[in-house]
Formats: sequence, C-alpha cells, structure tokens
Amino acid sequence: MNELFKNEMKTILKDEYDDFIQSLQKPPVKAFYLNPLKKDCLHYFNQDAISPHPVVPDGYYFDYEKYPLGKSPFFSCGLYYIQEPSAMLVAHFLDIQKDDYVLDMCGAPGGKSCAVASRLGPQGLMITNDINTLRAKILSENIERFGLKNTIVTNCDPIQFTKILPEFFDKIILDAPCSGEGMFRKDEQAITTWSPEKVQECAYIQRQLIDQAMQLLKPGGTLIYSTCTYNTKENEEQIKYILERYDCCLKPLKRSHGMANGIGLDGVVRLYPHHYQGEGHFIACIQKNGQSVSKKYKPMKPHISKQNQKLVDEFYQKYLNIPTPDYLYDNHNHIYALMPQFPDLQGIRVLRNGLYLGECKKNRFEPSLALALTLTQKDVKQFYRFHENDDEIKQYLHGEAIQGSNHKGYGVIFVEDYPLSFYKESQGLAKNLYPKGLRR
Ligand SMILES: C[S@@+](CC[C@H](N)C(=O)[O-])C[C@H]1O[C@@H](n2cnc3c(N)ncnc32)[C@H](O)[C@@H]1O
Repeated sequence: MNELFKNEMKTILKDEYDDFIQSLQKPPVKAFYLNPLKKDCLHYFNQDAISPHPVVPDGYYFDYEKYPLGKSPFFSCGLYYIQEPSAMLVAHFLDIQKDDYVLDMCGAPGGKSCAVASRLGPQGLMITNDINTLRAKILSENIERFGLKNTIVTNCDPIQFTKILPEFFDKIILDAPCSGEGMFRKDEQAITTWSPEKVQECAYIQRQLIDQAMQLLKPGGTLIYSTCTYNTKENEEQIKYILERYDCCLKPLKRSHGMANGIGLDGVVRLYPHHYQGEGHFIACIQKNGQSVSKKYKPMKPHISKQNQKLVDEFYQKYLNIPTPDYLYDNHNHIYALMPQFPDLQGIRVLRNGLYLGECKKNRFEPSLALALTLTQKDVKQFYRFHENDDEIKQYLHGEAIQGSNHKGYGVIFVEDYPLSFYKESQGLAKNLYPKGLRR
C-alpha cells in the first residue's frame, strides 16, 4: 500500500489506524437487496445463509462462499441485486417518493439505479446514465433484469442534460468516479492504481459533475453525493464547495451502527470497515433551496408505423392477457413502451427507452427478454412453471430447448412465480429464446 495513503489514513483515523489496517486483512462482506417488484420472494432464500441489514429494510448480508447467489436462477429473474452493503445506504438515504423524477449521473453497473427505480411508482421517472459505453451496456442489462418500465438508460457526458433539462429533477444521485480508497479490501487493482495525482484528477472531475448536478436539480430538490474513498478532497471539501457556491443546505443523515461523522463537517456519513460491516464509503445529502415548481418540458413523442403497430397488437392479442401499451416508440423496428412523462432526449445517446418490447422483423413480432421479465402468470396465455433447482431450468439457462406439450407459439418460463424468459413452442418442444450472451 502506498506510504502517502497510509500517512493520510493515520492523520484521519489517529489511534484507530491499526484497527483499520487489521480490518483490511479480513474478507469483504457481501449483501443483496430485494426487488420490490417481485412480491413475496423472501421465503425462497436459504434463511441460514442470510441475515438482515441493520438499516436497509430489504437488504440482507449473505455468505457468498456457502451460498453463491449470483448463480441462482432467481438472480436471472431479477429477484435481487447483489451490492456492497455500504453502497446500499445511498439509495436508502435518498427518501424516494413514488412520483419523483430521478437522475443517476454515473449509474453503471446500476446498484443504486435499480434500488431507486424499483421503488418509484408509474408516475415516477428514472434516467440512469454512464459515460463509459461498455459500463452503460451492463447498466442497461441490469435495468432489464430488474423488470423496470419507468427507466431510460443513456450513455453520455451528463453536461448534455444541462442543455435540455435544467432544474428538471427532484432527486439526483452523484455516485462519483473516485480514487477508490474504500475498495482496497475488495479490489486489489484499486491499491495499484491509487496515487495522489489520481485523487486530484478525480476531485477535478467530481467538481464538474457537481456543477452540472446543481444546474439539473429542481429548487427544493435533493442531491445525494457519494464516493468510495476516504480523503477529504473528494468528500467534505466537495460538500463545503457546494454549500458555499450554491443556494442550498445540508440535510443531516441519521447515523447508526458504526457510521462515523464527517471530518470538520457534521451531518455526513463516513463508513470504515473497522466500524461498519461493509467497505469504505462517504455519503452526503444536499437540498437546493426554493420552491419546487413543475417545469414545462418537451415530452418524448410516441411513434410507430401502422404495420408494426399491427404486428405488436397481434402478438399481445394472441399470447398475452394484457393490452398493448399506449405509448409505443419504434426505433428501426425495435419497439419500446414509453411512459407519458418521459422527456424528449434529443441529441443524447439513449440505450434503453423505457421497456424494450421486442423487434418487428420479417412480418412478425419477436418479444424481448425485457418484456418477459415484467410479466405475471396471469398476464400470459401459455407458461411453464418450475422450481429453482429443476433440471429444466438448468437446461434452459444453458441454452437448451425443453420438453413442451402440444401447444404452439410463445409462452413464458417461470421459476416459481417469477418470469425468466420467453420460449417458442412447436412439435412438442419449447425452443430456447434466452439471449445467447446470458446463457450459462
Ligand atoms: C462509482 S461508479 C458508479 C457506481 C454506480 N452508481 C452503482 O451503484 O452501481 C462511477 C461511474 O462513473 C462513471 N463516470 C466516470 N466519469 C464520468 C462522467 N464524467 N460522467 C458520467 N459518468 C462518469 C464511470 O464509468 C463509473 O461507471
């Protein structure tokens, strides 16, 4: 470990420094939170291998060596998100309201976006963004896995939002790119890439993102700022900058279970692995002063050709018990269901425009995995239901077809009550429609 980092931690922690260093020798802890869109699923978990997070209501620690939750088919069904237990506090502290419009500026891989978007109601909106294209694609996959309909995934420099959506958002998450000092136990690479120059560089980028966030936030709106690093330049100094520069105030966070106070700043939260069961983190909450007024903005316009509308309608009538969504958007024959509150994002690279329904090709409609993951057994005319450990589920996730019956056409595979994927049946065989990239 870099001597400069050690010296800095000695200054920050004083006589707790040895305890901190010892805690870095222990294995990292892992946790998950439940997806509130997937009802009544807790009893399917091995109760002996999970224990409740002391603060986050739907959060649980788990023993990842004995209980590899990432491999369960329930993971593919989007029942939970595996997230570092300190990071879980960010969404928890945001105090989400059902109709909030939320922006996650640096969203990938999506731990905070999924937590927040799954708690919004149908009037709410989540725009989650990442500047890195590869990471934005992973973000988009996680949004899909969680079965979210109210979420737009973008891949841009967030400065682009300031031109079209000033003072638009009720809540903004700025989980900033940082020097990663809090990740040293979990990620060897974080140790080797750390340098004082990296701290300076991150602080500079964070400042730009902060300025953008404050332009995008509604008066009365809340910004949650977090990092997974310990130095004050990337943490308290950034918060003091916001408080001096903008008409806003600090919303004090309730500390418990070993959460530490800020350095020279009260009301923020510092998490250290020798006090709190998780990795290192910093969290602060800022409220912009002023009255919240809903601004007029240009909504995203639905559009779809008559021919494609007919194909989608036919599919819904034949295979589903729910009506075709009202607001369809056709992007080169890829069909999305928009929500009426979606803003027009002209000029911004959009990876997922609400719920991706599927593709119209060769005069038919092919439904997507994303659509399957939002459906219940009542919503579909044909389905097969299996248990978590059934061979059929293993075969299906592996990419194989499974034994069907004499039905024909599209249906959905469920693991207990939870949708996993569409299949297409003919001649007694349910053909595999699970995307190749996700098979295992
Ligand atoms: C700490 S991670 C975010 C983790 C994420 N919030 C979550 O909970 O899963 C920081 C992210 O910021 C992205 N990033 C870096 N610079 C950025 C910028 N200028 N604008 C937007 N995103 C940026 C990185 O690609 C990275 O994915």
